[in-house]
Amino acid sequence: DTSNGKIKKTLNIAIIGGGLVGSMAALHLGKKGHQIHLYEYREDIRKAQLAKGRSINLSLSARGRVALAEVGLEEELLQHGIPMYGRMLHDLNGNMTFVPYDRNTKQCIYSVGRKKLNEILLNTAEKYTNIHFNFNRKLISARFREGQMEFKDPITNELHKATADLVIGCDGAYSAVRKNMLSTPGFNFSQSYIQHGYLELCIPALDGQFAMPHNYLHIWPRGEFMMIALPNQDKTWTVTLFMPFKKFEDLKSACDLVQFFDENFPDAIPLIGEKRLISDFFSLKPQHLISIKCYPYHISSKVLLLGDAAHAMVPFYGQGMNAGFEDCTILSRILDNPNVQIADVLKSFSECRHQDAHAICDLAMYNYIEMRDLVRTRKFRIRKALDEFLHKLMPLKWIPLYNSVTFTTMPYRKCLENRNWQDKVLTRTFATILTFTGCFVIVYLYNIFFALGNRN
Ligand SMILES: Cc1cc2nc3c(=O)[nH]c(=O)nc-3n(C[C@H](O)[C@H](O)[C@H](O)COP(=O)(O)OP(=O)(O)OC[C@H]3O[C@@H](n4cnc5c(N)ncnc54)[C@H](O)[C@@H]3O)c2cc1C
Ligand SMILES: COc1ccc2c(c1)CN(c1nc(C(=O)N(C)c3cc(Cl)c(F)cc3C(=O)O)c(Cl)s1)C2
Repeated sequence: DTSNGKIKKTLNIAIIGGGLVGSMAALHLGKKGHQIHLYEYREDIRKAQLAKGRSINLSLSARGRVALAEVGLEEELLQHGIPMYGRMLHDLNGNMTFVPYDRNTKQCIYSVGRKKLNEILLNTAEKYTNIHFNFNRKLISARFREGQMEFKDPITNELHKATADLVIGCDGAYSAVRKNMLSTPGFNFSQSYIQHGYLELCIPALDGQFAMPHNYLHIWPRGEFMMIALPNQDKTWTVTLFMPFKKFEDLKSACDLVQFFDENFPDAIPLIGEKRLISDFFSLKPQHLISIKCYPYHISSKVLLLGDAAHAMVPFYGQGMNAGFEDCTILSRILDNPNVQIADVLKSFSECRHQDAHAICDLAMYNYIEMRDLVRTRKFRIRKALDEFLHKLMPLKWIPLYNSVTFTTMPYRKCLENRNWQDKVLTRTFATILTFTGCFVIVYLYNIFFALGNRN
């Protein structure tokens, strides 16, 4: 039993939330032989129609792939994913500029469908006799110290009770498990909504083919707002428009909308289709984007938060799901230590993971602020060229930030430290060059005037 904190052979673990991270956690823990009871608020998404208004596809990169490989699903997912070798930037005249993720290694990230990914994770988990699904179960209250939970069936309104040795909250940014932890002394929490909202549009297939070159992440960077498009398996594109809510409100009529697109995204109108643009835009409300930090992620040996429930971030790095999947990898590795007490497992997870999670939340927020300059201005291009040159010169010493976050499993906090070190080196080098140039110019001018004086 866990009374003395020793892990008994198998734990009775309740996972709250059957989204991407909950189903990934069920696989990582189920694989170790624990009894897993997964409780999901919604119905079985494998039977449901696609939920409109959610980010329908996502970018899968290195960290997410490691978690998938751990449960033997990496290859299957890459089959269902579409490789993207870089950004395709759209300017105001409809010209496209390709900016590769990595000129040398042709590295790529994958566009994967959220529903497909969730289905594959659930189907795989279902094969484990020690993993049990409970759909239509919304956690409404809990006494975690006693391991007691109460659920409501949103369809029948019936109440259901359950107990567990350990409760793992994978119930997303608005987590009920985290809400319940707020009253625990020492539990720190902060959240911030950003001014931008997002809304999904769709670029249909054109004669059964992709309407744009499809091995790229398409971006329309327009300073204060932007659009991004990821390809889907069915040759359509999911386009996400990010804009301040104020701007969404200003677009009141179809005419306002078409004029706005004509001014800012002229090439997107024929791709989306004017009729579909108008109907999609006005049929959905722009969604909010929230950034959440908390610490610790656990309470003694009874509760742990993973994924967005622990560290929701704004999507401007495409890392939310990848970070949540990496949570599962890290928890699994800590659990592999023999004779480790569950209370110590949760404690060390919180200690090492919160710094990484806070770092990627800050990096994503930084990208949101820099977004107007992101991948567009000369500053970004110069820095990118410099990064590539120095990375080629010292491949192990100089790893550019974007590459380390997306294409390595370097701890996020190390990626951030690296970046700060690089900024310092570049600032100092630039200052030194400026000083030398300045001295040179002064001496040069002095000589000219001196020579001139002599001649007269
Ligand atoms: C616009 C946008 C674009 C994004 N793009 C990317 C990207 O390109 N790459 C990337 O890696 N990430 C991306 N993300 C982030 C990614 O979507 C999230 O990080 C990821 O979905 C988090 O998974 P999760 O399982 O922790 O939470 P969720 O996906 O939110 O799942 C939570 C689950 O818990 C259930 N639940 C909630 N409350 C309860 C309750 N009380 N009881 C029982 N069940 C409950 C919900 O029904 C849901 O199924 C993006 C996010 C947005 C908004
Ligand atoms: C489904 O909705 C969404 C919404 C936002 C994103 C994604 C999917 C996937 N995203 C990725 N971002 C990076 C990245 O590192 N940066 C710095 C970028 C950041 C922005 Cl905002 C951008 F537009 C391009 C890049 C880029 O470099 O391509 C990746 Cl690499 S993937 C953002």
